[in-house]
Parts: sequence; structure tokens; C-alpha cells
Amino acid sequence: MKRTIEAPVRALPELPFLPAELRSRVEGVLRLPADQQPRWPDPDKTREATLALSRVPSLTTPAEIDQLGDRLASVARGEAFLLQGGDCAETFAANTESHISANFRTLLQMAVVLTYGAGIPVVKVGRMAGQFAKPRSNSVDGLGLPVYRGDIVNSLAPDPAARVPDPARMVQAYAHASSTLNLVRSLASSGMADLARVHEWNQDFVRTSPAGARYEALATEISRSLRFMSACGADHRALHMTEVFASHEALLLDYESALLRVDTSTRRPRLYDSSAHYLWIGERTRKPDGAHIAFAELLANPIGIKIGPGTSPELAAEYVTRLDPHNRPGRVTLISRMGNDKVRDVLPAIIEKVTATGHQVIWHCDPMHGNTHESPIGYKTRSFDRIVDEVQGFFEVHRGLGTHPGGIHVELTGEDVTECIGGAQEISEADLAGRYESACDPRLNTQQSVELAFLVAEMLRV
Ligand SMILES: O=C[C@H](O)[C@H](O)COP(=O)(O)O
Ligand SMILES: C=C(OP(=O)(O)O)C(=O)O
Ligand SMILES: [Mn+2]
Repeated sequence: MKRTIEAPVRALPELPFLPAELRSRVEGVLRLPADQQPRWPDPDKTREATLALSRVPSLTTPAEIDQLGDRLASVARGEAFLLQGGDCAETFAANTESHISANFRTLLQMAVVLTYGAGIPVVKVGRMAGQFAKPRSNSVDGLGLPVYRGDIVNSLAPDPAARVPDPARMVQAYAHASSTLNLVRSLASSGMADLARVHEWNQDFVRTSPAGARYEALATEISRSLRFMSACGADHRALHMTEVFASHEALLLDYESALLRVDTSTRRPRLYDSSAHYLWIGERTRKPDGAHIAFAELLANPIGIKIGPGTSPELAAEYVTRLDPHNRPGRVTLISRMGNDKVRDVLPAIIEKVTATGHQVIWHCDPMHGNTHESPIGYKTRSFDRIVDEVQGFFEVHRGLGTHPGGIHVELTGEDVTECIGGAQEISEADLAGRYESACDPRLNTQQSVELAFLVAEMLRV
């Protein structure tokens, strides 16, 4: 008789080098209740997949992760700005060279404008190389099928068989993440990241955007600065290459725990989630007594937590004290995703309470997830104006309190999709059907992303 699996299977992977004390802590965490996990139908296949992942090479190294930790410490101290962006849901099908390089290029274009606007370094973190798992509002979709939970779990195809969770997808996700990182590392150190070249793309944006005239003055100032630096003979390698880090939501605990690796080169062994440099815990899985927050507590990686409008100041302070026991600036990023109509009311009390704990966190603004609505014909969309207004509100709140608005976290793609309405191209609800390609949430297209960067640069210069 076929056994029905009532609870999600979370087999602790082999983790060959895990010292006994750490192993029992990981096991304890994986026994806690975890939201949004798939019910894999076959425990043996699940174990096979996690065992395979526990033996593969790390996607990131402790040295790179610690390097990002240093950069984030600067952000927390107000000496740098954090730009994080990429797809809502990466897919295996879109894991192509053109898609990855277009997203990377858009991130670079935004970073140049923001660096100029802020006058401080911009730390670039992609939602890439692992952003394959999605938390969902409902377990059934509009067609009555089990919901799509990201390519690492099941398929978007509207077919009951395709929606059955398949643990072998975790191994495929690792392979895709690995090839993405390989390409991105190479692009970051090659001509693609050359400052002058990235600025030329921004000049193309200004030439072709219907709102170009508004941004021309800023783009011209950047051109003059570049000519000045070149005339002075400034030719540092940092002008020709860049540094970019990979991040995703630490949602699927079977995948994340199988990629845990231990660095034993330090006095106390440190546990790294080698699936990414930076991981965040989402709005739907941040229960304080659940597995996700406890998992994040184990890690040496920098950690983000999404905080929606229902977050109490006390809970925000609890996250920070639990996740930053050693008082490391930038160890925790609080990513507010309040909605443009709530950010000005809800965020100040949270900032005050967290600041009073003495921990130096990064305050990050996700202006996407609190501003999603359904169009009359059923597309999930977001309005560019509301996105801009949430960032504006976030800056106003920080200016009022004298704290550092540490950066923005956006869902974007380097392609000319029609998923968010508004922006200089005036994408309307009727235009959404034209090129709506997201597997989950609506992303800013390239033009909207670069336009947002120009608007944020203006806010930073006030
Ligand atoms: O990316 C975020 C969430 O997964 C997403 O907003 C949930 O979407 P849903 O409400 O369509 O499930
Ligand atoms: C799921 C996401 O966001 P949130 O947890 O803030 O809803 C996301 O960033 O795709
Ligand atoms: Mn999303």
C-alpha cells in the first residue's frame, strides 16, 4: 500500500566534515516546524538528492562570504550603499547567457548611477544563482492545481504531473547556479564591467528614454567626471572590473542544509551555507520559533530578514539580537517591504527600537513586495509610481531619524518585459499581456530599473 507522507521530509544530509556539536545543532534546527516546504513524494529520492549535494564543491567560499561581510559592515556604518536585484524566480529555462548577462548589465548600470548619486561605494548583490524556490500565498493555483513553488521544487507547466515535487530538481538547481556563477564571475572581471562602457549604456538610456531629458544633466555630470579622471591619468583596475555577490531566499531547507560547509581553519569552526554569499529569510517564513530563523542563526553568512507591515518593533529587535550575538555591523539586514502607503507610518518605530538595542544593522528597502496588485485581467503587477514612492518614504523616514538608508532590493530583469506598469515607457495594464514572462512576481524591465536608479540618485543628492 502506498504511504501518504503527512509531514515534509527533511533528511539531514551526510555532511561528512561536520563536527559532532555542530551536527546536533543542525539536526535540532531541522526538526523545528518549517513553513512552505514541499512534500516530496519519495523519501529515498530525497535522500539521494541531498546526499549528492552534500558532496559537491561549494558554490561560494568562506573567504568570499567574509569579504561581503566586510562590505556590508561599511553599509551598516553609513559608508556604502547596498544594491540587490534580479529575478523574482529564476528558472532553468531562462538560465541562458543572454538572460544572465542582461540582468548583470542592468545591475551594473544602476550601480554606476547610484555610486555617483550617493558619493559612496555601491555593494552589488544579485538575486541569482539560486533564487529558485518560491513561498506562495496559497497551496493551490487559479486552475486548482498544486501551486508552482519554483523550479527547484516543481514545474510551472499547468499539468498535475508536472506539479509533483521532484527532489532531483535540487541537483539541477545546483548545476544551474554553478553555471550562472561561472558566467557572472567571468563577466565581472572582464570588459563588461568597465565603468566607461557601463556609462555608455546609461547614455543610450538617456538618449532613447521618453524621460531622458530629465536625467540628462546627471548623466552629463557623470561623463564629465569620467573625462576628468581619464585626463588625470586615473586608471585603477577598479574602473575596469567589479565585484558582485550572489543571494537568494533561504527557503528550501533540504537544499540549504545539504550545501552547509564547515570552515575549520578558525579557532571555532564556522558553518557556511555555501549555496550563496548572502541569504535572506522571507516574510512568510520568519516565525521566531520556526526552523528558518534558527537555521539563519547557525550561519556565518550575512543574513537578511524581510519585514512586512505586521512586524512589531519588539519582534524586529528580537531578530537582531538573536542573529547578531557578536555585534557585527552589517551581519543583519532588515529589508522593509511595507507598501508605499504604510512605510512612513510603520517603519519609524521599528528603526527606533532596533537602534536602541545598539546593534548596527543595514536598513534596506524592498519597494516591490508591499506594492503588488492584480490587474483587471488577472496579471500580478506593480506600479512604478508606488515603487518610487516607497523608496521616497523610506528615505524620508531615515532622514527624519538620522539613520542611514542603506540601499534598495528590487526584482528586475535586463529584458524589455511588460510586467510592471508605468515608468517613462508608460506601460499600461493593457500592455501587460505583450511580454509578461515572470514565473512569479512582476519585475522592473531594464528601462524601468535604470530610471529608478536615476530617481534614487536624485533622492540621495538632496
Ligand atoms: O516572491 C514573492 C512571493 O513568492 C510571491 O509574492 C507570492 O506570490 P503569490 O501570492 O502569487 O503566491
Ligand atoms: C518572496 C519574496 O518576498 P517577501 O518574502 O518579502 O514576500 C521575494 O523576495 O521574492
Ligand atoms: Mn518576489
